[in-house]
Amino acid sequence: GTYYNASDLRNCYDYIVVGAGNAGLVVANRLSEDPRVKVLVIEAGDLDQGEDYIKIPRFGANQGGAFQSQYSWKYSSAPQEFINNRIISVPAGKVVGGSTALNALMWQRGTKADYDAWEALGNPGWGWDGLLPYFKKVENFAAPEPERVAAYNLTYEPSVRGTGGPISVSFGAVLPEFNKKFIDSFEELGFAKEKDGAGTGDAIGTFWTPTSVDNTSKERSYAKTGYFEPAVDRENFDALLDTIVTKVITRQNRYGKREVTAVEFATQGGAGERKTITVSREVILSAGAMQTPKILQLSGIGPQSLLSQHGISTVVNLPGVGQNYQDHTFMRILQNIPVPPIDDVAGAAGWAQTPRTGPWTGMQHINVLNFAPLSKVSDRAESILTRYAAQSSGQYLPTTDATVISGYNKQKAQIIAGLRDNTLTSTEVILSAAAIITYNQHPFSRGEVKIVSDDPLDHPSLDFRYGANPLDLEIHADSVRFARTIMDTEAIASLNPAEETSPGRSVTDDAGLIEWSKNAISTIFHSCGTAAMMPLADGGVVDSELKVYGVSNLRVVDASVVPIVPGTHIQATIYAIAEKASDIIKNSEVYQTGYATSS
Ligand SMILES: Cc1cc2nc3c(=O)[nH]c(=O)nc-3n(C[C@H](O)[C@H](O)[C@H](O)COP(=O)(O)OP(=O)(O)OC[C@H]3O[C@@H](n4cnc5c(N)ncnc54)[C@H](O)[C@@H]3O)c2cc1C
Repeated sequence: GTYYNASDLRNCYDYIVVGAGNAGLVVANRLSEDPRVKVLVIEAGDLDQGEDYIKIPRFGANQGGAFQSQYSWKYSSAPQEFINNRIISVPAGKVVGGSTALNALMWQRGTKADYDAWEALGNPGWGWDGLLPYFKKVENFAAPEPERVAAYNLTYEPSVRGTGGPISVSFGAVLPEFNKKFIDSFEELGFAKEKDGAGTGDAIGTFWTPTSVDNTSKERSYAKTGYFEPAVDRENFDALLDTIVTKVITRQNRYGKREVTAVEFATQGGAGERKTITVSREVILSAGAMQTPKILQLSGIGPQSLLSQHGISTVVNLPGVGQNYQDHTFMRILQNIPVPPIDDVAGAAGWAQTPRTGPWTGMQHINVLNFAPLSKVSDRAESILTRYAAQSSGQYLPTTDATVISGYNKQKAQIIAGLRDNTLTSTEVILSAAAIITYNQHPFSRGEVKIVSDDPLDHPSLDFRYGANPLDLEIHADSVRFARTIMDTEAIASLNPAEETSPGRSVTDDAGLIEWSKNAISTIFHSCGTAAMMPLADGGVVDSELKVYGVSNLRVVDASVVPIVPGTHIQATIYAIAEKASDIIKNSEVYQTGYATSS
């Protein structure tokens, strides 16, 4: 296989995967392991050219401008009504590798309870025990060197780690001393130092985070290196790049079911011709949480009222498509800690050093994470949970379908139980030299992704509805208070931090802290949930085999299927979902025999 021009394609493929990102490349790689199975992956972006801002870990948090590059979609949110109508810019990968080419390389799993909640929502096999083999399958985990284990207490638990998998995972090559103080500060506040909190499912507490970085080359390890490059020479694996999928084409089949027959796309980044290509078995949508619901809606699969508003005839009225939009919000509480700069050998010279040990080989200051339960973050945790439990559906949009609300209520019960018994985290905290950063890990608000027209080249409306549930803003206010208790520990005080500049210590009451939060909230790039794996009666879009309800041969495999965003950075979870989905597809009758006898 190679990356073909549209004119070089086969007439028909067994499987077409839409989107060569985090999930899509896993599926395309795994399905093409059987040489008899012809797989095409279609990607809007192109191949990166090994730019520094893609491969060098130090650039992993946009230091090199990746978010503004041609490899990013550069979305903007809808005006966020509940946070002063602010418009948030939303990067997402538009390149082979998808968002794994742009992301900040942090590598963790959520808590056991995060995934067990998915299972409890009606998805057998999607709990922690069902996912752990796939979390391991993805990884090639590099055990930290004994000197560094001794110096930094870089613990890990071999029984939950994978070796030999496609994605290389290692601890940052440069671990500033300052990071240890952050661990100490949490110990003062009564937090456990977790042994491999990033891997065991006991993710509440403080730990050094691994990164998706190759331990030898010190370069980014991502879906392109792990899943695309090993597959691209297979005869039965084709990739069509710089091509926007505009919709899937369906028909009523002879069993009276709706089935996908072809995929329509626009070449040359959308500017070129519209063409279609036939599929004989299945289409897998892996275009990410913003574009997968858009493609479904453009294909007539979605909420009927939205589709008819844009002149699209409904083939499956599926109210959940684009609903349940979730993300982690983040805020930077500004202070200044005079830590020694780690740019001793900066720039290209630092990177060129061999072996690669210089400061460009790791994330600068962010190597330790804390995941705190609500009971630690907030003095009014029980009051927040009681009021959340008592809420009616008033904080949702009036147009929200009853089935979707049913799903939200079931999610709510899971989230309340996990926050109450401290098995789910409420807030992630990271300390850098310039800010203490807090992330709301289990937001109560739910947003939506909608097409704005029938033109597939228009970006969808991304409405996170941050703060739509006022309790989220209370938690944000409390997270500022919590950040201050961290700054006031002896461990941090010993670093002589300058005074907080934003919001500033004079702001202490709810009104002031909530108003500040409204102007501080931004995205931490964990968009998910918009084609949720849940029962149809609960607003779900796919079943627990990730098949779209009402269509016999269409699946979604990407961040869209996540029913509740887990309390973690989500790339490892998306890889694991896609590995599990690949096994589900490979075990299906149609993959095994080429025919489906009953659909
Ligand atoms: C800036 C940033 C930083 C992040 N940092 C971290 C981190 O440090 N740690 C972590 O764990 N997670 C992080 N994440 C989150 C994580 O990387 C993503 O949630 C995850 O990779 C999403 O996977 P996906 O398969 O759903 O989508 P993606 O990987 O985004 O893949 C979707 C693919 O589909 C393509 N596509 C979209 N529409 C179309 C279309 N119409 N036609 C053809 N192709 C299409 C896109 O171009 C893209 O390549 C970050 C994300 C971002 C954006």
